[in-house]
Amino acid sequence: MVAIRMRIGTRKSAMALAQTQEIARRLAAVAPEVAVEIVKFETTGDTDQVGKLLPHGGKGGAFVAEIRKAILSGELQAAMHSLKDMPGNEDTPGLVIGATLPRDPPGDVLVLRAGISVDDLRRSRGRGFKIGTNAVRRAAYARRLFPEIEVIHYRGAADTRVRKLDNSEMQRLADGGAVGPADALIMARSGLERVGFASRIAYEFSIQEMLPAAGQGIVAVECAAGDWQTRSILSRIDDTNAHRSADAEREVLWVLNGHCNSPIAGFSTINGGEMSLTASVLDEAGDLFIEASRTGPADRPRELGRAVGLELLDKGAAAIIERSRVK
Ligand SMILES: NCc1[nH]cc(CCC(=O)O)c1CC(=O)O
Repeated sequence: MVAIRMRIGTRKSAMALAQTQEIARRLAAVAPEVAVEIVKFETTGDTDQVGKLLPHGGKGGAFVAEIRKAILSGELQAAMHSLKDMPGNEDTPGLVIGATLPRDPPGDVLVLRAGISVDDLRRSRGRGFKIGTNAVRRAAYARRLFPEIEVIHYRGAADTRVRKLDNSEMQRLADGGAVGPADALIMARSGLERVGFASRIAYEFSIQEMLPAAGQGIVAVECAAGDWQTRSILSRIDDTNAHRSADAEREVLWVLNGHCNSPIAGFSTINGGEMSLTASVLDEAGDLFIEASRTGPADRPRELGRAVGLELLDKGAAAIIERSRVK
């Protein structure tokens, strides 16, 4: 058998590599003729551990742009992305999502430094505690749950963040200052588990308490739209339900013109032939909150996403999104 080479690009964090290895394992099981090579990229978003993500063109710009260029130039056949990090308000001409892996647990969890408990946070309503996150969505939900908590800017790969928490490290800021040390972090359960820190989950937020980001827990494989061979191979590892959820949740981002750090959450579930989708838009203070929820046929996810997105717009979402843009 003639081997087909497939070079898959990825960031080089522990989490990204674990996700790419999972893609390679799944390909090995169904496409033995494919020889996968994992190509590691150091992206701007990883080198700069201080600034907010916006100067790099946002989350999407920072983590995705350099790897995408390499697919378009033919240097790579595919790229691994956390779907949650892919910009939802713009297409990249010439690229498509060739596969989505089955969704991992989609929720967010609390990681605590030694010596404090979830009860401490609850009893105090967060007063006197610092919680680290860079996500407007997480900050907003955290303030709903712990109204007096101080939210601090926090950067780094999943494993780095836990290490910084344990070592009581300060988080440096772009203006030369520093914040911290953090008492708690909010992180994606799936990301934490992928880097081997499942034992550090102090509390798992329910989906109602903290609606996940659109696409959270889904690994996407991107490839060139015209590379039919790669698309055909990737289709063998595509998980239909995860792909439908991806389509529905990302349609909400599309309708709302959700930018890189939009305070938008979106999560769908599939039950037989039916899909339910809930999405919300929050302001960072946590006191403005718009939610919409609908059910529709699971094989028409974009229509459902569109309906939910338009309902959010009807309820005033645009003003909140624009306010979060100018920061
Ligand atoms: N922003 C970084 C990022 N991108 C994807 C995940 C893991 C969860 C996922 O795959 O959705 C994480 C870590 C986190 O949010 O804690």
